[in-house]
Amino acid sequence: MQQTLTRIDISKEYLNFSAGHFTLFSATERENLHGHNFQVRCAVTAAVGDDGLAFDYALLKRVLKALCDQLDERVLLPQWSPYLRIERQDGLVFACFADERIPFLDRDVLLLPIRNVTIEELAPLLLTRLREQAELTAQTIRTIELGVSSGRGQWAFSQWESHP
Ligand SMILES: Nc1nc2c(c(=O)[nH]1)N=C([C@H](O)[C@H](O)COP(=O)(O)OP(=O)(O)OP(=O)(O)O)CN2
Repeated sequence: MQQTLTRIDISKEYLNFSAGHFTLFSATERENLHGHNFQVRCAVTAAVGDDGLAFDYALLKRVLKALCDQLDERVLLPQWSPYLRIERQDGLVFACFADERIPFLDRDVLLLPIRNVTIEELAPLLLTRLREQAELTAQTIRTIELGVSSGRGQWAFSQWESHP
């Protein structure tokens, strides 16, 4: 029997992270280093129990906030870019791009398992990390849609659906 699913949409102002990055457009073109207040939102569909509760969405907010905090106040660098190589030397991290060797202090950098620091790479990364949270997987969640925005009016969304 097809169960009714209800969508719970979490879009809290505090689900954000301030980070530096530069988008890589080719092997020779990139943006200058700059930052955004990236915003995160997440909607899930779940079955509602006989008690009128799908699950305590405070759990989802807690996990999303922790994911944002992991990226907050760092310069984000992609580990899997075809155009960028990462080198470490004497406590520094070098982003090697074309003929540039851009130095950062280790404490200021966060390497991410993505190909480019774009919203379309950040959204699936955060969705994957969200799904790794055991406390959430135990819930009756059927679909997840996670969005990342680099500014007003520009979002990327990544989706997941459970296959019973
Ligand atoms: N497909 C993508 N294209 C671009 C991305 C991206 O993540 N995915 N990101 C960038 C840059 O990071 C750029 O800084 C994005 O910000 P921007 O468009 O400048 O944001 P604004 O809010 O300033 O936009 P306005 O239209 O100027 O208000 C570029 N491309």
